[in-house]
Amino acid sequence: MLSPRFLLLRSAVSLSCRSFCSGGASKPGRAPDMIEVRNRLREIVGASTNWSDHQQAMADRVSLSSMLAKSQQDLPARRMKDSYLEVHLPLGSEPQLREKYLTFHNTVRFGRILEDLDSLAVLISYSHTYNSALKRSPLSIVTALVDKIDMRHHVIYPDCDIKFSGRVTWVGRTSIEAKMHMSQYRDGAYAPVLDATFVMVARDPENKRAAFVNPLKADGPEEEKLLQEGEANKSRRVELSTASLLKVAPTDDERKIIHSLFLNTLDTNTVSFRSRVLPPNSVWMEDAKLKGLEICHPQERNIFNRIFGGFLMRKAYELGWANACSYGGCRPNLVAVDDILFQKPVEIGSLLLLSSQVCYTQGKYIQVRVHSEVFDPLTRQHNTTNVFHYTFISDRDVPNIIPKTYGESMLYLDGKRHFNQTVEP
Ligand SMILES: CCCCCCCCCC(=O)SCCNC(=O)CCNC(=O)[C@H](O)C(C)(C)COP(=O)(O)OP(=O)(O)OC[C@H]1O[C@@H](n2cnc3c(N)ncnc32)[C@H](O)[C@@H]1OP(=O)(O)O
Repeated sequence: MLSPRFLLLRSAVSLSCRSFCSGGASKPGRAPDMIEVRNRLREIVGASTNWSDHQQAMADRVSLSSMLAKSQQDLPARRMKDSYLEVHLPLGSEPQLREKYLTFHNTVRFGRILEDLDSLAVLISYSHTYNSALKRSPLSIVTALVDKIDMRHHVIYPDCDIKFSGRVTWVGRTSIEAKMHMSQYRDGAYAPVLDATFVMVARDPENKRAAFVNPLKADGPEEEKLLQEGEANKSRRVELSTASLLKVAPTDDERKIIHSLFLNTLDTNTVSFRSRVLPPNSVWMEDAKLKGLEICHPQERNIFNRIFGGFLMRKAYELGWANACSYGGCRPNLVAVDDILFQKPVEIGSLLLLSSQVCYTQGKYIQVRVHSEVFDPLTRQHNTTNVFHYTFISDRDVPNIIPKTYGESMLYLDGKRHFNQTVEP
């Protein structure tokens, strides 16, 4: 008999997903795994399995444009339970799968978990927008933002089964908020590991223009609360982007912090603005960078023939982790991920430059920002595609990071803002 942890909570959605992708159906009575999730996604959009067929697959999708709703009111409202999904990652029971997830230190590669969360968020969004009258979805659903990932348990064990669950908790006109949870089976029960909130955006079949998504109806006070939180999240995002240090000056308090850091680095012998001295137990920001390059091969493509967002998150996470590790001098644990912005799609064949910077420190905490940009070697143009923010904790106090230039001071303040948002004072 199957153990209860293998049993799928059968919602209308998991069934609807199954009829969406008959070929990728999961075994009866068992939650789908990540391979099935990705196979379903390929079927939902009609993605090519071979790169040589990708142009034909994209051309086939163009004809689906006529299936798009002209307005959101034309689409039936959905409940949260309609998009509820559970997915199983059998690390405990399938040792061959474990290899893909294993770190040298016998923990789970968090970058792989980011990939899984991304795929799940997309399938949840397709479940919300499912139309039984259509064989394929005309929507191209992409990841716009990883709003937040809160770690509730720092260690993920490589030999225990994992369960993901999630559903749509808020929708705009063309955007969808999906909340997901991950738990791990230990000592006879599933214990929470992390909570994640992603924002997905629906686009037309060619991924060129925004497309409407089904409205969402709350069922009962708990769902009402989730909807209100989604609305508040949207307002918070707008506020944050308006107050971005790339647009407006820092607040009075922030200016005082920067000035005090500056005064701390003045050379008392020369009393000059130009000669700067690194205070004890500190590191200049310019000495806390780590860079990497990825050549974006077809293997890493998503269902829309762009680079898979989860792959970008994994690469950025691993670079950020290595930087935090080198900075703190020991292996750090992840505390939170927040505000990962997918500004532009990354095309297959791109040269992707990743640059990580320790931008804020406090006690044992290390805040790392990873910036990614595509570089066109022919025109020599650089274009930012993503910005990632990770908060790590070391097992000992780390040196203070000190900005030298005005630009670095803004990175420091931005890092502090992210830190304060993710870690309770
Ligand atoms: C093969 C197996 C793999 C299976 C896995 C499949 C996974 C597929 C998922 C992916 O991998 S996607 C790849 C990673 N993501 C991207 O490449 C997206 C890159 N970014 C973009 O293309 C654009 O920035 C984006 C489409 C997200 C937004 O474009 P615009 O800024 O022009 O959007 P627009 O102004 O038209 O706004 C559309 C909606 O997006 C919302 N929006 C835009 N940026 C946002 C943001 N940063 N945060 C929250 N919401 C945002 C905006 O509020 C609005 O919502 P509402 O209509 O509901 O009001």
